[in-house]
Amino acid sequence: MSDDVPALELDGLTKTFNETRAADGVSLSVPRGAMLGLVGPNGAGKTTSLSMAVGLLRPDSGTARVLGADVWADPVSAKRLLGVLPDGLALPERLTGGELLDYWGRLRGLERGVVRARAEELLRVLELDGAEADSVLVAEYSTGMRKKIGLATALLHAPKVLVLDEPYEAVDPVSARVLTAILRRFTDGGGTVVVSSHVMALVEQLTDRVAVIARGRVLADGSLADVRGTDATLEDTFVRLVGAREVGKGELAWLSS
Ligand SMILES: Nc1ncnc2c1ncn2[C@@H]1O[C@H](COP(=O)(O)OP(=O)(O)OP(=O)(O)O)[C@@H](O)[C@H]1O
Repeated sequence: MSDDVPALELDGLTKTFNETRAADGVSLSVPRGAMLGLVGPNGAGKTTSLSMAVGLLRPDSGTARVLGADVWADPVSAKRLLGVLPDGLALPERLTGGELLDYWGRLRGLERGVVRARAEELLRVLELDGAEADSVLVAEYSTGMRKKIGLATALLHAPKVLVLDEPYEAVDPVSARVLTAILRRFTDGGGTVVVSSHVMALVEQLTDRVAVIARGRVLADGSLADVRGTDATLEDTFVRLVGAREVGKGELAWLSS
């Protein structure tokens, strides 16, 4: 494969739900080894775009390619290369974390010994291990623990491209550091990461590229420095591109009466 094939290439992805154009010609090219932050206000179309990018939601039009493999025309190749943490991941609830990874690894066609060794390591690094954890069902996990076990399922088959929808949401600061270390190691090894987040400071600290999306369209895309331009912070850029909403003096007056 030639070196200039992008890790992820979205071209004109469009999706309409009833009257709502959730994604309106979303195009993005993410080079190999990059860490891209996808940011945008609530309802901007981030989850819709990422779901189409990884083969979870069929676009009305447009294409998505992972290292050249078309996600919809050649899903087996594309999904082998992809590790995905979707929004609201539905997990088998009546399994422990270890059982879930075992099941997931077998579904991925990995050998039992490989699955066991990787699962043990992932559970330990993500602090989901221990005697008690061996008997705790995923149904009983906290929101942050669900994120972490979801991340473990995304990593288990050693993908080349990670697409993570809000991976830091509800994760405690210690686990967030672990997650950052994992993602950095992944890109240092040549892997590519796309993360969506609402936390601008985190995106600024973590990523080297950023894409801003609003009303289903990509408003800016490029290196962090280029997108930020002369703005002091990414938050300033975000507000400038997306528009600020002030709370007027007369609004919610009843709260302070
Ligand atoms: N399954 C669906 N049916 C109908 N409308 C939908 C559906 N999924 C998303 N939408 C609409 O599409 C738009 C984009 O939603 P999406 O979830 O992609 O935004 P988002 O940027 O991920 O938002 P958030 O930051 O709040 O998670 C919203 O207006 C949403 O209401």
